Amino acid sequence: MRIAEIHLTPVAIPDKPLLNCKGVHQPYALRTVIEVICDDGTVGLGESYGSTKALEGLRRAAPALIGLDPFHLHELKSRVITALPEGGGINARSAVADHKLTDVVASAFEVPCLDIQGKLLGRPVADLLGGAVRSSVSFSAYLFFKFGAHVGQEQDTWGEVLTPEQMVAEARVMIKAHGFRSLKLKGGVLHPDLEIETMLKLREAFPDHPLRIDPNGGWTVETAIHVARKLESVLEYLEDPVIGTDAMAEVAAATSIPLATNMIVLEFDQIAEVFRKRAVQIVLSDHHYWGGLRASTHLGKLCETLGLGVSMHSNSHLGITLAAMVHVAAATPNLSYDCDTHYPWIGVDVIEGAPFTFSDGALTVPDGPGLGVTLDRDSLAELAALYKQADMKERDDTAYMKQFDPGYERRVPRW
Ligand SMILES: O=C([O-])C(=O)C[C@H](O)[C@@H](O)C(=O)[O-]
Repeated sequence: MRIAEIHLTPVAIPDKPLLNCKGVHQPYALRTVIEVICDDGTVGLGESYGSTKALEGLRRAAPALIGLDPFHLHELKSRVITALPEGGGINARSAVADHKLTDVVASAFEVPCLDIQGKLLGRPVADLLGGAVRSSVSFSAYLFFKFGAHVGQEQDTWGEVLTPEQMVAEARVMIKAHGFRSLKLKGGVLHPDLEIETMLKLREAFPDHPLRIDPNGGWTVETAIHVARKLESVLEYLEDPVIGTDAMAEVAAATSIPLATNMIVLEFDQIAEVFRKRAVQIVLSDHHYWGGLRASTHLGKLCETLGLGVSMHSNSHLGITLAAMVHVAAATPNLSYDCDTHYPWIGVDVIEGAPFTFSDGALTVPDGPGLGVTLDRDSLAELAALYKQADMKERDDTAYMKQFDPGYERRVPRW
């Protein structure tokens, strides 16, 4: 059995004007839906980034995978590396962190191959990763400050969230709708003292929910230490308060709050240094750039060996990615915290049937063959048409922010 065809469909997913330290989410998040079809008709699904460089890489590597046995995942990786000899990263505008193109592309095609393997064997993908050690996977509510509306559009149902009180209200809506049991705030947006106040108000309103804040490296070391001191007994972890291993190590030395990252550890060869320098206590995995689902379980094992915690990062995504995240999280024995997901902010999907529904903030691990999701072709066509119409082909939160505030500049660190 061999891979006979590969279809790549870039899609644009309507998104909300969510704020981060780089700016604001544009009206659409870009993704690529991947279909790998074998000569016996078995189809494997995957989902990856939709930015120009990622899409180009996927398009250039796809022909090299025709004829590949979908069980030969080492061969998949080496064919991807041969097809993309210049390597490089995927982010056209990355100032601080980038993801290796070859890992992104190999991962994008590994997931559909695992989906195919699962379908052939009649086993869920989690079984191919060592088996599920939990029947459901818990996620945290991903809280964002936000504008009430996109440029030229009407206010969305969430409305404006720019104060600590409005953030508590947002958290209430998230918890009521999905039952989340932990809360993550995307920080680096307001003055740090206002974000401290927000965390304290969240603590007061939700005394039993573990809390975390992630300013995406938007703080100076001094600011990060100030915030950590004020939130010492409040946070379960502090995510990427600053950029750079030495800066993270300085903050880590000044607080008892564990530091998590998805910005300074993006590849296996970065782990030794952060471990030696005690810069990070929790690594947030993400199969899209760690090299796939199997590589993510290897990361879990490595973290276990080093005594580091492990959990999962997310970016705006659809249900195919969510299914993959659930399978790999289920098969990561030492997953130490609730995973991130942007899914509740995205009201559409390309999977058939009902969208994923969280119960008490968790998703049941699918037990059918493969990933357990199938494509809804009408929805795929709709989102593909949106991609074609959209005048954006690259994520640029800073450029879009300038439409709200012409004087806005990207600063790293911001506060
Ligand atoms: O922790 C992170 O780096 C993220 O979650 C990346 C995302 O792009 C997030 O910053 C966002 O959606 O604005």
